[in-house]
Amino acid sequence: MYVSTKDELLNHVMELTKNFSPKNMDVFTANNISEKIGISRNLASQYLNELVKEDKLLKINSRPVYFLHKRVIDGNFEISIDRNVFMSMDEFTDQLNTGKSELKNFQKAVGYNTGIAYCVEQCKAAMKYPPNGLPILLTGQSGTGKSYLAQLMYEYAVDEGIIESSSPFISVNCSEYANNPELETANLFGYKKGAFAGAERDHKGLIQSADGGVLFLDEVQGLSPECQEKLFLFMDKGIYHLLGENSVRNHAKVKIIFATTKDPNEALLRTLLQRIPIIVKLPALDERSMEEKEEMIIGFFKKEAKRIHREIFISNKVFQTLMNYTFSGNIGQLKNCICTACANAFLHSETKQQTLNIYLYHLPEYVFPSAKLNTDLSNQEEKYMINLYGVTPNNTIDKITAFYGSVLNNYEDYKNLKIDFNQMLEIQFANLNSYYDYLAFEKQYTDLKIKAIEKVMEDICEFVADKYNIQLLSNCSFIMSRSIYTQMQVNPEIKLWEAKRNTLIEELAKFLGEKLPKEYMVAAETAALIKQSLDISLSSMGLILCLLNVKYYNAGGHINDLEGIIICHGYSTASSMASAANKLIGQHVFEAIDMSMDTHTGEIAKRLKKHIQKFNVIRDFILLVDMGSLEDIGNEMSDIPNINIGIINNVSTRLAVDVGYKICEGKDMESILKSAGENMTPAYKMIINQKKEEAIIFTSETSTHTAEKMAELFLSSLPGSIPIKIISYNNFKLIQNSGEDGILKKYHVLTIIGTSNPNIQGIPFIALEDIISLKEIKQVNAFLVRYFTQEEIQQFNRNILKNFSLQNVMQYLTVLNADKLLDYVEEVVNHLQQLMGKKLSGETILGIYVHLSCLVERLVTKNQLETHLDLEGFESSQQLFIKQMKESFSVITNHYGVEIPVSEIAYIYDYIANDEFEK
Ligand SMILES: Nc1ncnc2c1ncn2[C@@H]1O[C@H](COP(=O)(O)OP(=O)(O)OP(=O)(O)O)[C@@H](O)[C@H]1O
Repeated sequence: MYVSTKDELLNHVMELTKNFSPKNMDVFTANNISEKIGISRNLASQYLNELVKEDKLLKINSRPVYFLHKRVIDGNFEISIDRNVFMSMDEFTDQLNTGKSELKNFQKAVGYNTGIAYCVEQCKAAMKYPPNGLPILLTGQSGTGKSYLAQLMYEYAVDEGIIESSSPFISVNCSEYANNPELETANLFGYKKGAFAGAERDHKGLIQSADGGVLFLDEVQGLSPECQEKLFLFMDKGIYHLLGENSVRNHAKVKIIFATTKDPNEALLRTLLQRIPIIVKLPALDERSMEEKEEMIIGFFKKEAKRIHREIFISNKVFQTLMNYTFSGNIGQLKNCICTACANAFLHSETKQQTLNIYLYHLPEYVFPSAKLNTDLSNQEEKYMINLYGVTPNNTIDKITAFYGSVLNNYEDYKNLKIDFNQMLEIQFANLNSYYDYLAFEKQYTDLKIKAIEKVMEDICEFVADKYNIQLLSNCSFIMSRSIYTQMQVNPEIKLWEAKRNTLIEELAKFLGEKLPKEYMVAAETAALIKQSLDISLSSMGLILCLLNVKYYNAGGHINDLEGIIICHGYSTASSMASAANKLIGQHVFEAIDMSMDTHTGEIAKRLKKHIQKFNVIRDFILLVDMGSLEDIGNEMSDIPNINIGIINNVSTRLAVDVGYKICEGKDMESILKSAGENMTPAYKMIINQKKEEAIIFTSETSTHTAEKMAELFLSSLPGSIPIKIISYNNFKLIQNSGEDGILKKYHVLTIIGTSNPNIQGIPFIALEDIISLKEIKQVNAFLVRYFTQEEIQQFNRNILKNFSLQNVMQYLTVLNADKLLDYVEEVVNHLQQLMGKKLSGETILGIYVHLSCLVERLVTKNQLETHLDLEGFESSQQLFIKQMKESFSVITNHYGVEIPVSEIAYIYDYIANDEFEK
């Protein structure tokens, strides 16, 4: 084969670069290279500079000038250098250091902050949990990364200083011992000389070898029952015996990671399984997003490129085939497949070649049938060959920062007078749209959490839209939840990015707040609701997005910037008037403040101020009060700057409706006050008698996600589709808003099914355990007879029995070991009943079972959610119950090391109080 001088020169530099060392740079000068190739220095210089332009070589403009092979440097340092010329050696080494990927522990795993983020979180919890971590079981099909994750958990523990860097990581494949329990016990626990035939000397076991470190027991289903029993004794007390020496207790501190490809209930003895609080299920490769699959394919090819010191190109066809093939052996098989392809290609390539092309026929045979017919013959070879380093991975963090960056750049252009405010907004909207295209079409979401967030966001958007008379179309909540979720996935990185630009971001937020005060007000309230409902704090950048979103969807539209507040004496006079007015207007215009008869104006003013400051936004108010004396409130409020308050006396529902309509029309405060006394005819008719869609609501006090799971189980039990909407909904909201909740206005709710009764008048409630026991299934059947035959209804009941077993429901509710958790929870509830000297109803007990189980999980994974409104009052008035609850909970405290917070005790107290109330 003919090799040109220029190619020869390139080959030579490539070989030299493979042994690159900054201490030995002389070999990379044009002089040296020309001598070695045997051409003039001038010609060598010309070729070298051409190769720099062609992106093949790097040039360092030091004295003398050096030339290096770009791809070899990229491969060796695992970086992707994006330029070819450096001004000095320092600049070049800086690039090597900064560009070098310093991936630590879990960051090495593809999807660590996306598809397997929750798994990684649980793995971290298992390593970090004081005092000695928690045992963990990794499950998942073969090749999903269980061993890999175990290794990374060990690295994490070392990096975090949880264990010494010299601590051991011992990995055992338990299936090796199948059928030989004695050998297995001996190997695991060690033995004394003479313990069995052939035991010629003392032998230390794997537990001792792993002391201070990590023991990874892979294929744990291969462990004999005897050995499993010994193991859980060790897990309980940290004590074990050598085989043949039962009297001596040995101690070891070992973090144990179990793994199995089997169903945990089949793989392990119940007793052992009960001692493993964290069970992690790794997703199959097909459940990973396309982005992650792409990252894996490119990453595995890069590894091969590094191994063989060649630049690898893969045909587009190879890439597409790998993307589309279902690898039953998951990531492991994909990796092997790539390795085989490279080996096949390598075998048939020239030794001197610096590149390696991978074509379809290099792939193993089993992948072939998945290749698709391609009738497009216009492709030229270079077009369909993919350069690994040319592929920019579809990186979430890059996408977000690129978008955020463009928002900030755009603002700077405005500051530098390059564009005016309207142009700035237009560009921001265009940015917003292309980012949304990415979120909606390009990014794949495999995690179920996104659905839970979407559901809550729908409610929030509906509430805010209602309140401010604005449009937040359903795709707005869809896109916002994706935006929030995507940010959560890369939270640490995005926080860092934002922190570096904090001043500019804050400046932009303030600027937009001044320019678009109404949109800012809506965004701030949305952010407050997101915090309250999802416990997610939007960053300033998140707030800016939200604000732009509101502006985008409501460009030119009117936003209510007046808030109506009705204040009346009486237990619920103001609330009922406000809710009636809101209902008639069809929007949430009025808030209400109920006052007991003897409340004085000072106190009312205090509550008003609290309300105003709640969302930290400035809005003008119209107060509708019931007595002349309340008109003085205005004087008490004079210390709140920038707020105008209008007060109307002698409020009635009719007056409120009139004022409310005017607020919605965007009338100014003065004209509203003026016309307040006039005669008005509110448009009652169009709002009443609306034909509403029928719905069944699922609700749970634990989380919307849980309610959604129940709704899913219910839906999957139905023998066919029905025109009744099955909705999962926030229980706390239902209780708080009672019959006035938006969802009840929107739908004709047939029944509410859930773990606790929100006590909505006129709507029957069916407790979850009555579904589980089929006790109240007749009520549900009554709604279905319109749509199903008797036979289908019987089938439905059989499905319910199967799908809603307590076990099954629990599996959905918690990631901890459900059986074990239930045992403990049962103990807690029994103990509590004894201490209180009361017997709770089956319904309450079941509710507490479900609630406590979820609580333990949240506490273990540090995901506290609930809050109780009046904690101080509760703490002082219910000391006895708090003590009793803590005492009964101690069994869980001892086992999982978690304390029950007072807010949770308050919740259970309310729950039990409801139980008594009902009887
Ligand atoms: N998230 C990941 N990112 C990159 N590579 C991964 C990832 N997960 C697994 N791998 C790679 O896939 C291969 C298979 O993983 P691993 O051996 O850990 O799977 P496994 O679940 O333990 O399989 P088995 O059950 O068959 O033992 C390993 O080479 C590992 O490096």
